[in-house]
Formats: sequence, C-alpha cells, structure tokens
Amino acid sequence: MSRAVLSLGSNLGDRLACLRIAIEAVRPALVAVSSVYETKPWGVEDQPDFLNAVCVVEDPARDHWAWLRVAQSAEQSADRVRELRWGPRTLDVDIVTVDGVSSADPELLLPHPGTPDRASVLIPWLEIDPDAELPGHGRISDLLARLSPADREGVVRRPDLTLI
Ligand SMILES: Nc1ncnc2c1ncn2[C@@H]1O[C@H](COP(=O)(O)OP(=O)(O)OP(=O)(O)O)[C@@H](O)[C@H]1O
Ligand SMILES: Nc1nc2c(c(=O)[nH]1)N=C(CO)CN2
Repeated sequence: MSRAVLSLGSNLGDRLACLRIAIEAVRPALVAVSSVYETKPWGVEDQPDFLNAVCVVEDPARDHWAWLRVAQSAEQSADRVRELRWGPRTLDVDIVTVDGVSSADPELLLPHPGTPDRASVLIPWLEIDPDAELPGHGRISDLLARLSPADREGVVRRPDLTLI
C-alpha cells in the first residue's frame, strides 16, 4: 500500500481550475482533500497570492516515483513553464511524504524539505489529518505552532472555492 500526501499550488491563470487538474489526475486514488486556501507567497514575495490545498492519496500499485510522475504530468496538463525558482506557476504539485519513505535523491527529496517551514502546506494538511506526523520532524501541529503568527495568518481558508 502506498499512501502519499500531495501539496497543490497555483498563482497564475485560472488558479482553481489548475488545482482541479491535479485533483482529476489522482481522483481514483483520493482519500481526502483539504479546503482551498488563499496564501501569501513565500520565497519570492513579489508575486500574486497562491491558492493552495493538500490531498492524501492511496494506491497499492504506485511507489514514490510513480507519484512524482503523476505530479509532473498534472503540471504539464496545466501548461506549466519553469522560469524562476519559487516564482509564479499555473500548477505546482509537490510530494510531501510517501508512507515513511526517506530519499536524498534531488529528483525526489522525501519528505519534501520545505514542509516544516510552510504554513501553506501544514494548515491544509492539518485540516484533513490532525494527528499527522512528518517523518523525522514530529507532529505537524507542533511544526505549525513554531511558525510566526504572520506566516500562519497568511493562509486563509476560501470556503467559496471547492475542489470536489
Ligand atoms: N518531494 C518532491 N516533490 C516534487 N518535486 C520534487 C521533490 N523532490 C525533488 N523534486 C524535484 O524538484 C523539481 C521541481 O522543482 P520546482 O520547480 O517545483 O521547485 P519549486 O516548487 O520552485 O521549489 P520547492 O521544491 O522548494 O517547492 C523537480 O525536478 C523534481 O524532480
Ligand atoms: N504561498 C505560497 N507561496 C509559494 C508557493 C505556494 O505554493 N504557496 N509555491 C512556490 C513555488 O514552489 C513559491 N511560493
């Protein structure tokens, strides 16, 4: 059984439609999907706000590399072009964790190293799995509590937007 946590983000074009492309790509394997959140950009701050969400997926036939291929194919379907690191994009699908797999391969770092610092991942993930742990880092509720109030307040639920 392979269970993965995926983080979805978009800040270009029809952002909600782009997140839905990612959801459609994993729909048969979907276990849970968070609400959609409007989030202040981190990394490169001078860019439009993102929509972010997190989903949990499960498929006995897929290993972590297969989840990466699914993620990259969804990004391509959303016409993603890579221009700037941490810059604007139609769709970003990150593999946050897969079971307890740890990987130092730069093509697939697991758990995703940015996770402990990103309220835009931790808040949606906590919504759908309040007891979740990030392997090697502990409970995600504790990770979130360590972030600054400004980081947490930059992530606002958008109940008017739905993914499924
Ligand atoms: N856990 C992971 N999930 C998705 N891509 C990963 C992961 N680990 C490494 N990568 C690699 O990262 C590259 C994509 O980087 P990308 O342009 O999406 O980075 P970014 O979104 O700007 O930054 P960040 O990875 O910090 O979110 C791909 O080549 C992919 O192979
Ligand atoms: N709030 C937020 N900021 C970002 C995001 C993102 O998904 N959400 N993704 C980035 C590129 O990986 C850069 N900055």
